[in-house]
Amino acid sequence: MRFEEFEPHYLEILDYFGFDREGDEEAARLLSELLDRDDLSLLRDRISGNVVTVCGNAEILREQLNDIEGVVIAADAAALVLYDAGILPDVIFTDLDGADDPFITMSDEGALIVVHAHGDNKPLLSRWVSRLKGPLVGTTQSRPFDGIHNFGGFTDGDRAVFAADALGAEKIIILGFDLSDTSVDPMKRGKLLWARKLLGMIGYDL
Ligand SMILES: Nc1ncnc2c1ncn2[C@@H]1O[C@H](COP(=O)(O)OP(=O)(O)OP(=O)(O)O)[C@@H](O)[C@H]1O
Ligand SMILES: Nc1nc2c(c(=O)[nH]1)N=C(CO)CN2
Ligand SMILES: [Mg+2]
Repeated sequence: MRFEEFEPHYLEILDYFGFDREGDEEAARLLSELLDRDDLSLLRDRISGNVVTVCGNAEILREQLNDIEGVVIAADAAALVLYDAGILPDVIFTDLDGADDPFITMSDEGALIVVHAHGDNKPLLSRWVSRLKGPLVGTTQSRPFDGIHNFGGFTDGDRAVFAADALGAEKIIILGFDLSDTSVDPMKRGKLLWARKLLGMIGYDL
């Protein structure tokens, strides 16, 4: 989705959560300074024309591991669940709040990490980006610029689906999503509601 098309939704999200655009843009500039590579063409190669499975981090993921097909895309801490089960994700979408030491190992083993910058994760960007030695792509939820991309979407999971869609996946299987989860805190609930709304806009009714 072009940013001009996504921008009205982005503005609504900023308003809903009280997030600040300038903070997002500062974080994107910081990410761009921290990154010394842009592996977008590798990300496209992994996704384009392929069946992909996007794994969110709802509890149900643990019961759905046998349903995974094709290229494995993990949303943030879902990568840890997969790796514990012996599955190295091909791609991980993360704003780094779910990152833990196995992210370094997964990166070393070739997982492509799509790092998302936003106004509330600047310290995490500074802490993690230089430790990730494998392929990297940077994203922002504000206006994209040279080397920092915006495929649309908001939470790690729905951003992964937007990217798979934008980069030409043949088929997208979605596992580990429970967007009506009542066990989460109010902020997370709000984020899951937005994930549902945004995914609905591109034809995924969850
Ligand atoms: N019930 C659920 N609980 C948590 N995550 C879910 C759920 N259903 C779907 N997801 C997707 O899984 C993604 C990764 O989950 P994780 O627990 O790592 O959350 P997170 O990193 O805190 O999410 P975010 O940073 O996007 O707020 C979420 O971004 C969301 O898109
Ligand atoms: N400013 C800001 N932006 C975000 C945040 C967040 O906590 N703050 N969380 C996200 C992942 O759900 C995506 N974008
Ligand atoms: Mg996260």
